[in-house]
Amino acid sequence: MSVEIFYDDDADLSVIQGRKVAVIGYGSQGHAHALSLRDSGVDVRIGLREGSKSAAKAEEEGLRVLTNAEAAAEADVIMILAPDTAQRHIYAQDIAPNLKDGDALFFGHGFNIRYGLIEAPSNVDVAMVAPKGPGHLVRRQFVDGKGVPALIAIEQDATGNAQALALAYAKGIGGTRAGVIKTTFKEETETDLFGEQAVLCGGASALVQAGFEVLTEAGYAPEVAYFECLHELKLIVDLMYEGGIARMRYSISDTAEFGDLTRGPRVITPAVKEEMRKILGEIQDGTFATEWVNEDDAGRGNYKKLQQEGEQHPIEEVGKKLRGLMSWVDRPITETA
Ligand SMILES: NC(=O)C1=CN([C@@H]2O[C@H](COP(=O)(O)OP(=O)(O)OC[C@H]3O[C@@H](n4cnc5c(N)ncnc54)[C@H](OP(=O)(O)O)[C@@H]3O)[C@@H](O)[C@H]2O)C=CC1
Ligand SMILES: CC[C@](O)(C(C)=O)C(=O)O
Ligand SMILES: [Mg+2]
Ligand SMILES: [Mg+2]
Repeated sequence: MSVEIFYDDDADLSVIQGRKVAVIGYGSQGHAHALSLRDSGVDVRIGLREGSKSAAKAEEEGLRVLTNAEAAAEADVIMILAPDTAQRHIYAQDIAPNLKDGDALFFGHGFNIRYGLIEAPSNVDVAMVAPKGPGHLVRRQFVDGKGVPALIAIEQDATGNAQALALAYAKGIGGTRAGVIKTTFKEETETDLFGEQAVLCGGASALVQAGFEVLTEAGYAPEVAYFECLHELKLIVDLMYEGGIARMRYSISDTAEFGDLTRGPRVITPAVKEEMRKILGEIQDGTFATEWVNEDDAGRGNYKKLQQEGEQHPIEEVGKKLRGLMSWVDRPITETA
C-alpha cells in the first residue's frame, strides 16, 4: 500500500490565510503552531482558560489571548492543542456551543476522536495536522527554514474543502517543507501511541536507564556510563536519522557493528517483541485510553509518583552535572514557550 505525500507545491497557503484560526493551548505544540502560522501570514488568536500561566508568554510574542470560548466564537478554524485529557472538557464547555456551520475543528493528535471522547456535529470539518516531532523542534525547524514531517487526516469533510485547509495549515507550520502524509485518525492515534510508548519515549528511556544501571552497578564511573548510554545515543541516532541504520553501521567500527549484530537481538528478544504486541493491543482495544483518562480523572496520583521516580534516577544527577559543563548542549525547554 503506498501513501500520499504532499510537499510545498501541493499546498495553497492562501486557503488558511483567508480564515480566522484559534489555537487552543499555548504549550509545546500550541506555541509552535501559533507562532509559525502568524509568521506565515495567518490571522491567529490564542484560547486559554481563565488565569492561565501561558497567557503572558503568548502576549510577549504579540499574540492576542482570549478565553477558549471567545477564541472559538471568533474563529472559523479551531485547533485544539491543550493536553489530550483536557480536550473533551474544553470541547463540551467552550467549543461546541460556539461552532458555526462550515467551521473546522482541528487536532494535533487523534486521541479524542479515535476513542469517541469528542463527537463533532456533522456541519463542521474535522481534520488533523499532527507533526511527527516535539513542538519546540517544530518551531525551531520552521525558524531555521526547515520543517518537521506531519500527518494529515480528514475525519469529516462537511465543506468539501477540508483537505485543502489541512494542507494549507500544514504548510503554515513548515510541515510540507519536509513532507506531509495523508492518514486516518485511527492510524495516527494508534501508531503515535505505540511509537511513544514502545520505542521513542518508553522504550528508549528504559533502555538508557537499564544500560546505565548495569554499568554503574558493576562499578564503572557514572560519568562514563552517562556518556556511553545517553549522550552518545544522540550521535548514533543522528546517523540513523541521516541515512538509516545502514549509515550508522557504516560509520561505527566493525567491532561495534559485530557487537550490534550479535548482541542487539539478545537485548530486544522475542519476549520483548511479544510485550510490544501486547502494548499495541491495549492501544487498539482502548485499554490504554481508558487507563489514562481514569488516571487523569483521579488526579494523576500514579502518574506523578512514576514521574518523580524518573526524576530521581541517578542518571539525572550525573547528567545535570555533565551538561552544565557543555554549554552548547543544555538548551532550556522554556526557550520559546
Ligand atoms: N508535545 C508534542 O510535541 C506533541 C503533542 N501532540 C499533541 O498536541 C496536543 C497538545 O499537546 P502538548 O503541546 O504536549 O500540550 P501541552 O501539555 O504542552 O499543553 C499545555 C497548554 O495547554 C493549556 N491548557 C491546559 N489546560 C487547558 C484548558 N483547559 N484550556 C485551555 N488551555 C489549556 C496550558 O495552559 P495553562 O498555562 O493554563 O496550563 C498550556 O498552554 C495533544 O493532542 C498532543 O497529543 C502531537 C504531537 C507532538
Ligand atoms: C513522541 C512523543 C509525541 O508523540 C511526539 C512528540 O510526537 C508526543 O505525544 O509528545
Ligand atoms: Mg508523536
Ligand atoms: Mg504523541
